[in-house]
Amino acid sequence: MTLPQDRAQTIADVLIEALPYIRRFQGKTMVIKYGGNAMVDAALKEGFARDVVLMKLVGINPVIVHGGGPQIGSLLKRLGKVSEFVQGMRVTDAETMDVVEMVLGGLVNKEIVNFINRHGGSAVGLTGTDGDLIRARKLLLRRDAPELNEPEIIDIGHVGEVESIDPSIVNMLVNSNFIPVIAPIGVGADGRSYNINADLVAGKMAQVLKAEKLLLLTNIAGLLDADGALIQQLDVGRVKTLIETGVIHGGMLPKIQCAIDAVQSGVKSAHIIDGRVEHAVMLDLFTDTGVGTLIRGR
Ligand SMILES: Nc1ncnc2c1ncn2[C@@H]1O[C@H](COP(=O)(O)OP(=O)(O)O)[C@@H](O)[C@H]1O
Ligand SMILES: CC(=O)N[C@@H](CCC(=O)OP(=O)(O)O)C(=O)O
Repeated sequence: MTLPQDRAQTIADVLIEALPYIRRFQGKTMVIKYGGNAMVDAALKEGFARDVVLMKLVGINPVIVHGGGPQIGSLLKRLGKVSEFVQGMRVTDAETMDVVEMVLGGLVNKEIVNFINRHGGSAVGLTGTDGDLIRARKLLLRRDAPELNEPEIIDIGHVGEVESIDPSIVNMLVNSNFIPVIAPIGVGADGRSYNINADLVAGKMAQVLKAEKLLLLTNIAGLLDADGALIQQLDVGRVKTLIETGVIHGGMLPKIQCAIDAVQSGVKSAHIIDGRVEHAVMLDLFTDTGVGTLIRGR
């Protein structure tokens, strides 16, 4: 079978465009946060798995950190529990923590591992407990308000922040050609499990692994300004105002915070990209057209 000339040219153009990126990123680590909202559609999940396998085959080391907020919410709903969020974090009582462990460490983690493996990769699923990967401490939120003399401290239960990451198990897997798939559950000094926002885990993982890029896949085009227009490149100095004026709120708060922390700690760039676009990862990495919002270090 021969290809029509224009199609053959397109294929050649695409491969040639990808070549410098493949060369530049060979041997580099990319941490990809795969958001629960970006994994609701079967075709998107297949596309994501293919992108990750392709990355590995061309010599890039993808490390996946996944979310699963909507999936946790739907099981809680079936159990008759309503979730409340404060500053983008799920209030997590003991019963909710059990559900979080079951959904993130079980259902969601194994589904992603399975998708990648069925598309020719070798993925291994972990939670922060495996190999003592993620040490957590309890997260206490602060609320500053003009009417308060001092910040209010809000306790939201079994919610953690990353205290430290021991990347030994991840490095061992990457060096043996596996693709680590990590659920954002940390273990405290008291041996208890903590529910950690997946963006925060991805950001810290990227820092500790000295990743080239942090890719945050989500369910929106990227960071939007007050008029709803896409901010293609974020000036970090603008963020405080965007938060104070409520333009950045909810789930976008931890995303922006972790992206800024990552680039200020040595990760070359962070990208908030639209996981609803098929092959968003491949388009972001291997083409001249950037997608979503780019955040660079100073
Ligand atoms: N300025 C903003 N730009 C884009 N999205 C925003 C902004 N502020 C808040 N959001 C919300 O953040 C959501 C993404 O966060 P989240 O739902 O937690 O996604 P994920 O599951 O991918 O982590 C968007 O769908 C949007 O509703
Ligand atoms: C503390 C906290 O909010 N944890 C999140 C963990 C999952 C997550 O982050 O999922 P997404 O990336 O899909 O939002 C939660 O319980 O929903």
